[in-house]
Amino acid sequence: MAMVLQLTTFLQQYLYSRPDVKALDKEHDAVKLGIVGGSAMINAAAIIHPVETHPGAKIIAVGSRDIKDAESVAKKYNIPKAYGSYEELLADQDVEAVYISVPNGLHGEWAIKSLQAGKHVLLEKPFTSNGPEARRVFEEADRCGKICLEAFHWQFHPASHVVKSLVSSGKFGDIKKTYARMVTPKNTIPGNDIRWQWALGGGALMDETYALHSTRYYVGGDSKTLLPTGVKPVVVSAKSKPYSADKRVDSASWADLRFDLEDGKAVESKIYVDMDQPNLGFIIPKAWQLPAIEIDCEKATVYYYNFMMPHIYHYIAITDKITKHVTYQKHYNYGPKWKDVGDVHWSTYRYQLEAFVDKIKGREPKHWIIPEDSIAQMETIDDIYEKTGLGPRPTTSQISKN
Ligand SMILES: NC(=O)C1=CN([C@@H]2O[C@H](COP(=O)(O)OP(=O)(O)OC[C@H]3O[C@@H](n4cnc5c(N)ncnc54)[C@H](OP(=O)(O)O)[C@@H]3O)[C@@H](O)[C@H]2O)C=CC1
Ligand SMILES: O=C1OC[C@@H](O)[C@H](O)[C@H]1O
Repeated sequence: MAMVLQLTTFLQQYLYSRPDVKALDKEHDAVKLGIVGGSAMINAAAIIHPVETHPGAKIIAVGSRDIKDAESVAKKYNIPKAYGSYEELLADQDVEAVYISVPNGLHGEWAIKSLQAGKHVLLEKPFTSNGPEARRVFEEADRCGKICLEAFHWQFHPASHVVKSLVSSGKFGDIKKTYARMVTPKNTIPGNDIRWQWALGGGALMDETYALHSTRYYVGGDSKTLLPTGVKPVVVSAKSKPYSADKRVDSASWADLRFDLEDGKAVESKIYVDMDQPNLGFIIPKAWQLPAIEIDCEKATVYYYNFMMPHIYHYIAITDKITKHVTYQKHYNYGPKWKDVGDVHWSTYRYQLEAFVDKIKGREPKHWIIPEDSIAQMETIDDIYEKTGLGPRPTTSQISKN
């Protein structure tokens, strides 16, 4: 998966670095963005290239812990200002909004500081270290009158809405059960990666939080607006495989969940996340196992393959339970929410940016991850960790104080 992500990032860099794209004129009131965590691997794909194709947004500053890193990113991507600390970036009155891509455990702290500095926030997933911290971030957003969005990019893509619309339409009957997986082949994430660090909010359930998020969206999201809701499942059982170098970190987790829906019906869901998935026959990485969700309805099974990076490749397979006939769909643009907005080349991140800018500008975004959803997601992660015996992730800023 890590290799796939690198490839994806490369493709994004290639596609969105074309001279014609870079020459795009910006609107006079384009949202002025800053990056907190300037040298993060994900920045190019998640914010820098999407901004290149958005006339209503521009990146004016980048902040890193080390000024040399900030300067190098600024030079590479033609960003006017570089800062050697996040505090300096936040003190820049020209910066209206920030994209935060620091390690998970630092999300809450820097989101709160950014909101207090008067910035709107696009915050990487998972939103925070735990549920209570997620609530605090949104309380601060309310107090400061600023927007804060969890960067759950996958859910902004047209294909993700098509799947939601299919399973919510009723034409396949009720959803009975679901299975979602996200895995990374063994030895692809280096030992010093942030994903293995307990104090930085590492762990498979945290990093590969998409498996739970897709499950919650397809089972509990609103069937008319296709928006997510704050639905939370009961954690029936869960187990984790502890990381060999730090047993507090889950290298893999499995959970059995049950959604008790408002209409009295129940849906059983399984999720599997693994940052160190065993190879086939000890040798072959199961690189084809991209993030996927299977939604088993009364009359058909809907399978959404590669829901995390649908812009690179995806398919939706619908299997009729009686005839066993399988039909395939692919949706690289438009869909039930975006209508005629977008382009086949738009990534999940580009759709997400469109919504973020719309919201800042007071326009109704086509899709949104509502605060209740981010909070419910983190609370469910807490509940799963509780059940595995590892316990909820601590709030990073509190660790040294205890
Ligand atoms: N939406 C998506 O598709 C993806 C999202 N992510 C999320 O983005 C975030 C960053 O992930 P990724 O880019 O892989 O991570 P990286 O390790 O590449 O980057 C994290 C950045 O955070 C900054 N940082 C601040 N404090 C620390 C610290 N104590 N230790 C290490 N780095 C620190 C550094 O930037 P600097 O020194 O320049 O300030 C560093 O480059 C995570 O929350 C992850 O979950 C990751 C991959 C994909
Ligand atoms: O958000 C993510 O998406 C891609 C994964 O490979 C990565 O580990 C994760 O952070």
